[in-house]
Amino acid sequence: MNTKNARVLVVDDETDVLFAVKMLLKTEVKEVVTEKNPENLLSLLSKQAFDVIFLDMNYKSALNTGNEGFFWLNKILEKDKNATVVMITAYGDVELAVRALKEGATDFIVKPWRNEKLLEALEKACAGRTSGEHAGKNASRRVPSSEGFDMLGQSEAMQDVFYKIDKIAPTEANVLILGENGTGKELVARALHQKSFRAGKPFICADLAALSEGLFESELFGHKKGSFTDAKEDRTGRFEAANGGTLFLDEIGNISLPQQAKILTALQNRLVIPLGSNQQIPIDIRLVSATNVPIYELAAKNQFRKDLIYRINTVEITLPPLRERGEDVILLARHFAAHYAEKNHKPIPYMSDGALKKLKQHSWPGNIRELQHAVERAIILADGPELRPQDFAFSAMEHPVHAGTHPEMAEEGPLQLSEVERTTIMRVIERNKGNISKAAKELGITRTALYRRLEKHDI
Ligand SMILES: Nc1ncnc2c1ncn2[C@@H]1O[C@H](COP(=O)(O)OP(=O)(O)OP(=O)(O)O)[C@@H](O)[C@H]1O
Repeated sequence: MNTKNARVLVVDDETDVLFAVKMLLKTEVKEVVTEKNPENLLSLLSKQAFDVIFLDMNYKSALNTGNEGFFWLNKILEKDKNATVVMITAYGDVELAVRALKEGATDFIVKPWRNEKLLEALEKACAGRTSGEHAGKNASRRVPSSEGFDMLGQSEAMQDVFYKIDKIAPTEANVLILGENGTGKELVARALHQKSFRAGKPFICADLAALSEGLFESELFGHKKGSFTDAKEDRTGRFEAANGGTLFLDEIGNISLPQQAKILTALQNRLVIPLGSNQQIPIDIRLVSATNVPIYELAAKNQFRKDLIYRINTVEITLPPLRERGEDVILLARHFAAHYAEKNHKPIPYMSDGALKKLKQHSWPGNIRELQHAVERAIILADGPELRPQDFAFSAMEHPVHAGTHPEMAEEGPLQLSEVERTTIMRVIERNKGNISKAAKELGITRTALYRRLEKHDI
């Protein structure tokens, strides 16, 4: 189904999280309902049908076992075995999340998330509903986040990438994937796994940029019950969960020097020791890492350990930005146009010469992800069977911001003061991942003042 028509329910006991999701999804879906208390879930479901339910795995109150998510997942599926449930977890506990998938969840996302990841999960959940692959304990489950190695590219630069993937995948070499945001690094990591001898084993992804300092070790190496205040039960870390398979460390360039040291030790010793435990757990993983930061420049400034680079970059694959892929822009645009036309029950559109020219001239700072969204928007908004230049409006958020120029002002002329205030507030909240306290601090106002302004602007 089309995401725009989706009715979404989000259940989480953190008000800030609910607020952030509501703000993000407000313009993306037909309706978004948030609920703080899972006890109200069943009565909500009796009153209204939801296409996708985002369900938190851990609640501070309620049963307090750390497994409340399963309880509520089962309740939802008892009520509607076709419900589409995406689990959310603060720890991103892989073991629990995998169990949730087996028990009928459609997907899981890790808190804190990057907004585009949440939107991708939503889109995949909606796509699953279109194709009839609904949740249900006995249904044969597709795990959306592991699907879709559908990498296109005819440019010389991409032919080179495909050649490297084919050569490297069946080896045990650790691979470092370099490239700007949205160039397909995760897709390459999945392709390397799918074409490797480890394909039948787990592919585990850890978005290192999303991990706070406090969660880093427990997330990667696991912890024993009681090893810190919130450790209510033993947890398996991602290194161990990936045993036998591939571990994908995304955004590796964003971690601190002490964190780099911890990863290096695990890789050198080929074992991990969960927090609060003395037990050494041997690990057998193929490591694929990715970053969009100039990691060698960081190493030159002693901000990234050279010995870690040597460990992770047995082979490197550099993904070219979309603006350097020539006619691939058109190839990809046509591919996405066909995909989104089908998804939105529209005929596959024809692209006017003007539209093609506009697509080729744009610099695509958000790369393929930006193109994908631009085409989806164009398909939804276009009036007839043809996509015209005016159907492609490139989002101001995706334009690089040049010092001293406010993008809206440069492009749209004078603005109302209140509009500027509203946009600024939304951006700062988004930048702080919905954390109101941090956003208020960055804006230089109190939380109460920020809440007042949110109300004023109806955000
Ligand atoms: N060559 C390609 N052909 C088709 N789709 C692609 C291609 N490359 C990327 N995509 C799509 O573009 C989106 C972004 O890709 P992906 O998440 O792999 O990028 P990334 O470089 O890992 O991004 P980030 O740095 O933000 O994590 C995904 O929806 C992916 O399926």
